[in-house]
Amino acid sequence: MNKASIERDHEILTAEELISLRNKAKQQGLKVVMTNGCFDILHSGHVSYLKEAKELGDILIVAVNTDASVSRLKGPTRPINNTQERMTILSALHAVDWVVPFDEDTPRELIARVLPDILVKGGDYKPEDIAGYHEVKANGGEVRILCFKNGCSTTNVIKKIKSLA
Ligand SMILES: Nc1ncnc2c1ncn2[C@@H]1O[C@H](COP(=O)(O)OP(=O)(O)OP(=O)(O)O)[C@@H](O)[C@H]1O
Ligand SMILES: O=P(O)(O)O[C@@H]1O[C@H]([C@H](O)CO)[C@@H](O)[C@H](O)[C@@H]1O
Repeated sequence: MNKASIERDHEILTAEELISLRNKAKQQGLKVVMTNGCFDILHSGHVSYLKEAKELGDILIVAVNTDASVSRLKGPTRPINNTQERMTILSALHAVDWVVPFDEDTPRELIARVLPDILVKGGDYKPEDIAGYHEVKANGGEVRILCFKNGCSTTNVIKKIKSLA
């Protein structure tokens, strides 16, 4: 196992670049873990679950909802941080290797192209409800739910700031 032989880590990639690197990782026998989300205002619940995710394999991919996708999912006042800002912050984390945006309501199609060895989400989800669950399982991959840090959410951060106003 030699992750260093895949040169581009801690990178923001297009879907096409990601697929190409994912294939190289497969040829090198590296275990690829993938997750996704809005990650609007990053908090310690995000950081601890991303760290746990990375420990499951060699490479961690984070697919990030674009601004239009976040607004459809979470409402017109969101996101607070735009796509580029959210991806920049995530890509700087030690645990995160490759970051990719997606514009759809769910990352199902992207996950079906990447076919990670392990697909993960935080403890606010049930495995069967996770987009890409069926595709990853059908390919022989695993779907895992990781620890949830109670009380940590972007919504709570926004509420706290509003209460100060
Ligand atoms: N407190 C937490 N502990 C562990 N994982 C979390 C926590 N909060 C969110 N996650 C995970 O982080 C990813 C991104 O979640 P998301 O951006 O929706 O966070 P959030 O804080 O719940 O946001 P919002 O309050 O806007 O709904 C998801 O995979 C989710 O399971
Ligand atoms: O940030 P969130 O709300 O955890 O992220 C969403 O996750 C959905 C998930 O994969 C459940 O199926 C996904 O469909 C949605 O696009 C967000 O990424």
